[in-house]
Amino acid sequence: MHPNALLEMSSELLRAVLQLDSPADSVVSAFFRKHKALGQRERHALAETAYTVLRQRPLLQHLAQSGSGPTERRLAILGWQGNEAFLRGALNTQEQQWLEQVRQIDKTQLAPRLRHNLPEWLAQPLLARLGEEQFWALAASMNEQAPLDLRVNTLKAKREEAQATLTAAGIHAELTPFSPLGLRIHGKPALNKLELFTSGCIEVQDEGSQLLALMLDAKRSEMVVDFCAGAGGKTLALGASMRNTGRLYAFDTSGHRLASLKPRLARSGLSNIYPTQIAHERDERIKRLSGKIDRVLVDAPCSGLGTLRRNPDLKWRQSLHAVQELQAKQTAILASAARLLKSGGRLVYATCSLLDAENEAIAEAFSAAHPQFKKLDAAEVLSRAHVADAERLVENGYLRLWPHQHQTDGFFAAVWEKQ
Ligand SMILES: C[S@@+](CC[C@H](N)C(=O)[O-])C[C@H]1O[C@@H](n2cnc3c(N)ncnc32)[C@H](O)[C@@H]1O
Repeated sequence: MHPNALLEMSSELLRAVLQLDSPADSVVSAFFRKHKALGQRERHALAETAYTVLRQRPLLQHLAQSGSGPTERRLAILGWQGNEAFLRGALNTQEQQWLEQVRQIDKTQLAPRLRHNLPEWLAQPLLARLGEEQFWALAASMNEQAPLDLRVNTLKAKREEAQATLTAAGIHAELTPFSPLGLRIHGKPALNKLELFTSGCIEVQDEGSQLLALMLDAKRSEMVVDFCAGAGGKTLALGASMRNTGRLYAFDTSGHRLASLKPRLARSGLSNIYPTQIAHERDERIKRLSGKIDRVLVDAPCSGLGTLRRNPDLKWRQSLHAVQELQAKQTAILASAARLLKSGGRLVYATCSLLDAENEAIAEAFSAAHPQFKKLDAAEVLSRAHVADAERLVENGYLRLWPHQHQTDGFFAAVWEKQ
């Protein structure tokens, strides 16, 4: 394709993504379905350029003011993630000069909001919590690409065997530092045609998500509920931890999300999982199971702000008001889910949010309102689950993962035992 035609396509994709009315990954997928002839490298350049502009939107919009021509074209030039020579081939003389001038600007002298690239309502609580140094490290880490983590399905393979099979296929994978089940790949090799993947020996799952599932410590022959199972990332990990015995209910209000669990379930070899769509957290089916369950995971609906490396659009699509609405939902779901537990049962509340409002605040309020639930120390729970360096992952007895410290998405988890 002619360089200018690709740059024009990049502007078109940016125009759609920057509407921010639906998730960027679905806008990008829909764009590629419409433009089937695009090659692998072209897709990569278009997607990464769109993601770079989303990550650095305030900075790039500020810098784009000085240029001429359509705004999206200027943003695509500034955020371009394809071949540099290719970009040069697309630019006219005036644009080339402008790009040179912009590249000369010392970005370290710009206003803070143009350097952290976060909305103020999000930057403020993070800065207050973390202090200057950690805050800037976090902001930088969230503009990086996340590595690709895999969880080895221990029903079918051992971690070192899976690593060796990947090496034989030319894919370098390291052992994840904390999860005993994880492998980490840098870059984005296609995995879905590998036999290792199609036979269910590996699943794509961030190391942080693996740790959340490990914290439930689901055992053989138990009755377990994954209350907000979604597409079942954690369900599959829990089913394997139960060695394909007992009963694992995968609840979710979204039938569409539960439907995506089906092919993953088929690959995994698990037959102890019961996907069940519920109307809401007080559904009759839940009432019938009250007091009968050994372990409950609440992977609550949340702002997703811990996943900004993968979903940078969320910082522009979320708001303080949305977070407040989520808090009410999280509180209600956690209270309902807790009713399922037998005495001696374990409850885990988790989110992929960075905000205290969706994490500690919800957990503390739950503890205060439910004295029969005793908080367990997350470091002890993690150590017992063979997680290395567990102390490094815990603040005030809660699991607290940060992209800049742990190279995982941002996660929170609280654990209780019902007395
Ligand atoms: C963070 S996602 C779950 C991700 C999933 N556990 C995984 O590992 O892939 C939260 C899920 O909660 C579901 N949800 C929202 N409201 C709910 C409710 N009242 N009861 C149960 N699930 C709910 C959403 O449909 C969404 O799938």
